[in-house]
Amino acid sequence: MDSEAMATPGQDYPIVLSLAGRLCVVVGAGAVGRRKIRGLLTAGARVRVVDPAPAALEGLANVEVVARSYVAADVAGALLVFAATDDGALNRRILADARAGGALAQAVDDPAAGDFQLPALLRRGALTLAVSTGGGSPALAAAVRDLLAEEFGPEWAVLVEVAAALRQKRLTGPETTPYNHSVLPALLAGNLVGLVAAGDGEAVERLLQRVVGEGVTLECLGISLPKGLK
Ligand SMILES: C[C@@]1(CC(=O)O)c2cc3[nH]c(cc4nc(cc5[nH]c(cc(n2)[C@H]1CCC(=O)O)[C@@](C)(CC(=O)O)[C@@H]5CCC(=O)O)C(CC(=O)O)=C4CCC(=O)O)c(CCC(=O)O)c3CC(=O)O
Ligand SMILES: NC(=O)C1=CN([C@@H]2O[C@H](COP(=O)(O)OP(=O)(O)OC[C@H]3O[C@@H](n4cnc5c(N)ncnc54)[C@H](O)[C@@H]3O)[C@@H](O)[C@H]2O)C=CC1
Repeated sequence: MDSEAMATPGQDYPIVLSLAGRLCVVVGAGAVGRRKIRGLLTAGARVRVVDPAPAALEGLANVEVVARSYVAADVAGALLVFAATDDGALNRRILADARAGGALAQAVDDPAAGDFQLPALLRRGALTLAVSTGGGSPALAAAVRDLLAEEFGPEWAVLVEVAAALRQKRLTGPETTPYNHSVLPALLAGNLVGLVAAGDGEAVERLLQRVVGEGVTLECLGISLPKGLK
């Protein structure tokens, strides 16, 4: 495969895909293939798994298990294909078949050959932090993610809910971008993060009312604050 096709550092194209109901194929259900399968299922994808010995996958919702050796037809109609076998030459063939059918594909043993890589993920509700080293060091990507996890605690899931609710309520609408740009920094400067983490609903509401306007309550935003997240 043409390794010059690999993106130069910083020149790849991060994207947030919606995979609900879309067919993704994982060939090879070893330790690595199973990690890919878990991520795909979390995103609601329909997953076809091809492996002659697919341990403990039968009966999983949204998983079609094809318990035999790979054939080219297995990747037909897929949006994403993961060549995750322990056979490098086979992975290369899967990659070529997948691309011929219009799928985006990766070979887990050869980052340079494929179309995309997966980042290490930190999820806080609707907030997703994704860390990539462009294939340089997956272990470093995971370590950076773990550092971010200390800074961005579970309170950030609530933060995103509050920010999205304010936007949806048209208290800050798309037509008032400058307003959005000033309201959120003011809420953060007012320690919204700390107040949410402490579960201090009254202080959160005082801040909302000072920054956003009288009458803005957590209830009217549809938010119930978890008690003391830290
Ligand atoms: C290119 C890429 C392709 C892709 O899979 O997308 C790829 C490729 C390879 N990974 C290898 C090894 C390891 N990968 C992990 C873990 C993860 N690997 C992930 C991504 C990626 N791995 C993509 C690049 C991402 C980037 O560069 O930032 C993560 C972030 C996301 C995920 O997979 O979901 C996930 C974090 C899990 C988490 O969330 O904690 C660990 C650590 C562990 O297992 O604990 C090790 C062992 C330690 C080490 O080697 O660093 C090897 C060598 C295999 C060998 O030598 O046999 C190759 C092949 C090669 O480099 O040639
Ligand atoms: N991308 C990543 O994050 C990582 C990649 N790797 C690389 O990934 C590869 C796989 O690693 P593991 O999952 O640990 O190996 P593994 O040996 O646990 O799994 C390989 C799977 O491929 C299946 N397989 C073999 N031939 C097949 C065929 N013809 N059709 C369908 N399935 C077939 C096997 O039955 C097995 O279940 C290795 O080459 C390793 O170098 C390793 C660690 C991390």
